[in-house]
Order: sequence, then structure tokens, then C-alpha cells
Amino acid sequence: MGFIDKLRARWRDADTLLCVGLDPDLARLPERFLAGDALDEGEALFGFCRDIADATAEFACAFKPQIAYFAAHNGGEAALQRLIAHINAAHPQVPVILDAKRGDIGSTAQQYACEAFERYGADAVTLNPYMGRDSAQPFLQYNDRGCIFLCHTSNPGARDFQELPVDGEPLYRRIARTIAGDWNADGNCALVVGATYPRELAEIRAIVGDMPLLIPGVGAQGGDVEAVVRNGKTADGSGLMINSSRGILYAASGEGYAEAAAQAARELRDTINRWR
Ligand SMILES: O=C(O)c1cc(=O)[nH]c(=O)n1[C@@H]1O[C@H](COP(=O)(O)O)[C@@H](O)[C@H]1O
Repeated sequence: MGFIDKLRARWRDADTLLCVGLDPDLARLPERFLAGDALDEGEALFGFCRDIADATAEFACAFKPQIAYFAAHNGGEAALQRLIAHINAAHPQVPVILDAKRGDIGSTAQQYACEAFERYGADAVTLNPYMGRDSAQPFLQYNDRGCIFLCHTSNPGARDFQELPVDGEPLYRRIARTIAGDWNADGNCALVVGATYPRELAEIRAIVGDMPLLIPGVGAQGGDVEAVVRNGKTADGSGLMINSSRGILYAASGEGYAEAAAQAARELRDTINRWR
């Protein structure tokens, strides 16, 4: 089953629009992962994220590991590979989005696509559309996998370029229109829209029909869940992967970290569902 169908099945069967972000910051891991003289960074990253994934899977429509938190450390990439293999085996109904924000000339993009889909076995990957259609093509041609393009990001600097006028409309609208109308021939595209820009979210939803939207920025970045759901949902009350990373991962710092993460995930799922 392709990414978009897997996601739609998960929305329906588990009644959740919550995406659990796996951004393991070594400095914030519970004590038990940091004990001993010779810290095995890869083992710590894997063990923590496995526990979080197992505790939160029932509330998740997707998992989103952020590659930088792994690649920054010795053994981190092997840990990420093990983590995605674990999720695919233990929670095969929950799609995995590799958050890598890739984008380069075609020949290099081909290698990045191989990394995301073959090496890591991800169902989808986040991509930067800045370099244009040919930079996206190596990813798009894996038509059973999801290509999730940055459209209007959650950070303050999103305004620097993404809102500049292009032929009378802001660039983020042009990106939404081009991807929905041209790049999505195989129906495997989605867009990233920050929760911190709910007005722009409504505009983008109006352009892209029922294309799935990945929405980071609730919780730690201050995005409002009610505004996101009201402005971003599709007619059937789905269409969204609302991500929370730090708000779930670090709900507690001591031994109860997995239970606290599950509780935070359950609460956010319920809050999202209240507004659907
Ligand atoms: O593509 C992303 O996931 C992303 C896009 C964006 O515009 N803003 C954004 O915060 N993200 C990612 O979403 C996650 C947000 O984490 P929290 O703020 O801790 O929930 C991080 O992994 C970011 O890298």
C-alpha cells in the first residue's frame, strides 16, 4: 500500500490526526540512557525512540523522525535505520515520514531518494522545493512513497522568502498551486504548513483540495490546535498530520518518560479530535 493510502487508512482506523515527532536530543534523554562511562550514543538514541514509539503508536497517524538528531552523533544513522525497521515491524500500520528536507540537482537527489526510501525504508520524506521540478523528480518517481514539500514553514523567517509576491501572489501560494496542479500526477504529494500561520493554512487548503498537509508547530512553537483543525481539515474532517515532537518526547524527564509521552499523545489526539 502506498503512503497516501496507508495514511488515509490510519486516519480512519485509529481516528487520529496526530504525528509523533522523533527528535531525540541527547542532552534531554532520561538518565538511564546516559549512564556508564562509555556512552553509546546510537544505543541511547535508538532505545529512547523505540520506547516512545511503542508507547505512542496507538495515538499516532504517523511517526516523523528528524534525521539531524541522529546524524549528528556517532552511530546515529544506524540507530535511525534500526528505529524505522522496528516501527515497520512492530507498528506496520503507522507510516514513517523521514524528516530530511532534501533538495538538490537530479543526480544527487537520486542518492537522497535512495537514502530515504531504500536505506531507511521510510514511507515518505520531507523535501525542499526551492530547486524546482527536476530536483523533485527522483523522489516523485517512487510513486508509492510520499513527497512532502515545504510550502509555508512554521518559523518566523518563513516570511523572508515564502511570502514574497510572485506574479501577484505570495510564493507559498504559487508553490501550493504548482505542486497540486503539476507535480502531483501520481497523487503522492503532500505539503508542510506551519501551525503558527493558520490564515495561510486556510488559503493553502483552498488551493490543494484534499491533499494531506503536515502541520508542525503546535506545542513548543506556540501554534493553536483549534485554529489549525478549523482552517486545515478537509470536508471529511481529516487531511492533516499535526506534529508534536518536544511536547511528547519530554513530557517527563524521569523514569516515567514513556507513560508521560503516551499521556501527552493521547491528550493531543483528543484535543485535535474535539475540533474536527
Ligand atoms: O518539516 C518539518 O517537519 C518542519 C517544518 C517546519 O516548518 N517547522 C518545523 O518545526 N518542522 C519540524 O517539526 C518538528 C517540530 O518540533 P516541535 O516544535 O518540538 O514539536 C521539528 O522536527 C522540526 O524540524
